[in-house]
This record gives sequence, structure tokens and C-alpha cells, in this order.
Amino acid sequence: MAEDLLRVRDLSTRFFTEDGQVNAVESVDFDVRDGEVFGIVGESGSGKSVTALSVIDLVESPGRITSGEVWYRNADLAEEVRDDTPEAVDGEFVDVRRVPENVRRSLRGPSFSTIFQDPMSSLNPSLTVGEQIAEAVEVQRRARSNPRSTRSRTQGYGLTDLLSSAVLPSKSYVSDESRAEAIDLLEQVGIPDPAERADEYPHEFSGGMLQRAMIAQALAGEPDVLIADEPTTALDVTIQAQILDLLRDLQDETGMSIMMITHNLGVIARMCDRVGVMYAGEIVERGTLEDVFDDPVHPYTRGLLGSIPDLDDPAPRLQPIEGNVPDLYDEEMEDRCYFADRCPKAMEECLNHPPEFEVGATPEESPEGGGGTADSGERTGEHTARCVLAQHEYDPSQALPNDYFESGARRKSESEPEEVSADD
Ligand SMILES: Nc1ncnc2c1ncn2[C@@H]1O[C@H](COP(=O)(O)OP(=O)(O)OP(=O)(O)O)[C@@H](O)[C@H]1O
Ligand code: NI
Repeated sequence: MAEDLLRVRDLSTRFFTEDGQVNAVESVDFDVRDGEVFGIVGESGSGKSVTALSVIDLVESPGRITSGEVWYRNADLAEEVRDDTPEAVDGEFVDVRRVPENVRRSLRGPSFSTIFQDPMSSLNPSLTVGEQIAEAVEVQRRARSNPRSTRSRTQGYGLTDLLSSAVLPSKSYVSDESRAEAIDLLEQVGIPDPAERADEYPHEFSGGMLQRAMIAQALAGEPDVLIADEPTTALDVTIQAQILDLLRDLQDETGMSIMMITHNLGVIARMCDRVGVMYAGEIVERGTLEDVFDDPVHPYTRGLLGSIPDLDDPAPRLQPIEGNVPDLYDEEMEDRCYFADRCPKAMEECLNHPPEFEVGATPEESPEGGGGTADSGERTGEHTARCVLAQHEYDPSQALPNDYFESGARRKSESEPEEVSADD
């Protein structure tokens, strides 16, 4: 079995807005393994993008990561930071949340790279595509040849900042070698006439080609992990399929891992090895693609699967189950299963916040949460769900009345959990 490359533990991110505290990511655990595609899927507003941004420390104010560890396996980095920050090192793993900020930032590009729905969030309109990719190649080269000096030179700069900073002289390739490499990359991502296209500006590219150029830029750093947030959502379906196939091919060649974030289960089915299903800031079910698609436990997952958009069909935004993802304001998050108000199988037990249950395990064996830090590598349950149905069948005699969550009065005055009669 492939080794873990990333172990994310108890990651929480909140936005401190004028209207209140938004619990966008709520104690999330997941692993990303060598050479796999790990998918995060869920409706709009479920916390997918903020989870990704939290992993690479790009959450912006008024947001803040309030807890969590992001263990990244990199023996060289572990060696480098061990003396100064021993608490951030566990064997070959480094908790990137506990290393100095300049070190963490220097990992963007050479270790973690991103592609987004909108390529113009990564590309600078006033530089040619070739120059920008060549610059990313250079950053990687400097990082390889002398990690420490690069870390100080790029201190305080993410790759994107560096690329878009006005300091860069226009039309100057750092070297002929990096220009040649940029052209190679453009060819790798399937851009015809790459040498000519390299000298064009982003606005001269079509949407699909621009997406490919962004992928080339993201790959220039030879990242260990590519984080792809709805990378094909804006594209028409034929191009969408081409880009996904391209990502899979590139992954086969490079051995990188991909974190694929999407609301589209068709994309998940086509791409992913393992999946986490997000709802209201939590991962509510996870497992292999087969676990989650063939044997879903959480009624939310089942609901999502009830309307898998066909990739060959214009895919609608997912809205399979009546109702919406809650706004996630802290004061409105009752201590219950967050999905209970939309759930066709809500029972009295669901008025307690469910832990992560191992699917199919007896209650005694079931672990609390995703388990462990960097050193507890052993995995028991691959397939888990934050739902009591992982442990026992639906019991209609315990069902909550249909209108249970509808009375606004109850919400305010009776939200104190009543004594729940659990049978076991
Ligand atoms: N800058 C911000 N300020 C306040 N709240 C925010 C901010 N960014 C995100 N949120 C909130 O965090 C929660 C999670 O948002 P997130 O963007 O991660 O959802 P998502 O699953 O990626 O949805 P989508 O499919 O629409 O991209 C939402 O409730 C959202 O309103
Ligand atoms: Ni998003």
C-alpha cells in the first residue's frame, strides 16, 4: 500500500466576520498517499476550498486556522528543520503548521502546487505565458540547488506573489534553459506549437488552453502534491474530460499526489482513488472510491449519489437533497448531526453530534476520530462515516417527527438537548 504523504489532523478554520464566527472547517482529518488522487466532494459552501487553502496556509483574513496539524513526509525538510523546530518533526514527517512561516511559504511550488477554476488567478495578464512558466522553473531550480538561500530570498512571497510582482522585468527569460523547459512543459500539457505559444499573453489563449498553461506552471515546480480546486468547472464538457485525462496522465508520469476538490461526483468517479465527502465543514464519510460509491452509509452521500451528473451532459450544480448547507455560524451550530435537519433518516440519536464511526465495525472496535499523529501510521477503518447508521440500521421507531426542525421556536428555546434514550 502506498505510504502517506500528507496526514492532516484536527484541522479547523474559522472566519471572524461582523455577523459572527463561521466554522468553515471543523476538525477535519484525512491522509493523502503517494501517487494517489484524493477527492473532496460536497455541495457549495461545505468547506472544500477552505480546507484546501488551510493545508497550504493561504486562508485570508478574516479567516484563521484555529487548530490542526499538517504532517508532510519529506526527509530532507525534516533534516533541515529538526534542529530549530524539533517539535515540528516526527521521523520523516514535518508538521508544516509548526515550521517558520518563510519555510512554509517556500514549500509552495516545489512541494505543494495549486490549480484553480480560474486560470487568471495564477497567471499574470501582462507577462507572456512562457515567461511565467520559466520563472516557476527557476524558482524550483533555486530551491533544489540551495534550499536555505532560496528560503530567505523568497521569504514572505508565495509563488504567485513572486510571479505577479512588478519587480519582474517584462520579456526577460531568466535563462535559455528555463525557456526551453517552459516550452517542454507546454508541450507536455498538450499545447500545440508550444514554442510560438510561449511568447503569447494569457488573453491570446482559449479557456482550455489557459487551463493547460496553468497546469504547466503548477507542474514546473515538480510538486509532490497538486491541489486542484474545481479545475475544470468553468470549461465545456469535452474540454473538461480532456483536462482530467491530462491530469491523470501527468500524475502517472510524475508520481505526484493530487487533492481533487469538486462538487461534481462525475469528476470524482473518473479521477479519484479515495474520497472524503464534506458537509458543513466536516468530512462526514470517507473511504476508497468503491467504499463510498458502492456502499455509502451516510444519507448525505447517498443523496449526492442519487444525482451523479453525467460528464457527457452539461453538469448541473449539485442540489440533490432538499435544503441547503447551513451558513455555519457558530451560534447556530447545534450540538447534533449537522445533516439531521435534511436527513430522511434522522433519529433521536442524531441530536448528539456523531463521532467518526468505522463502517462495519462493532461499537467497541470503532476508533474515535481519524486517529493518531504522524507516528501512528497504522490504519484500521478505511471506510468511516459520521453517522450512527455506520453502526446499526435505521430504526423507524426512533425517527424524529417530520417537522421537528421546522419550528423556529424549538430552535431558539428548546435547543438544549433533551435526555436522549439510546438503547445501548
Ligand atoms: N472570506 C470569507 N469570509 C467569511 N466566510 C467565508 C469566507 N470564505 C469562505 N467562507 C465560508 O466558509 C464556508 C466554506 O466555504 P468554501 O468556499 O470552503 O465552500 P466550498 O465547499 O468550496 O463551496 P463551493 O463549491 O461553492 O466552492 C462557507 O460557509 C463560506 O461562506
Ligand atoms: Ni470551493
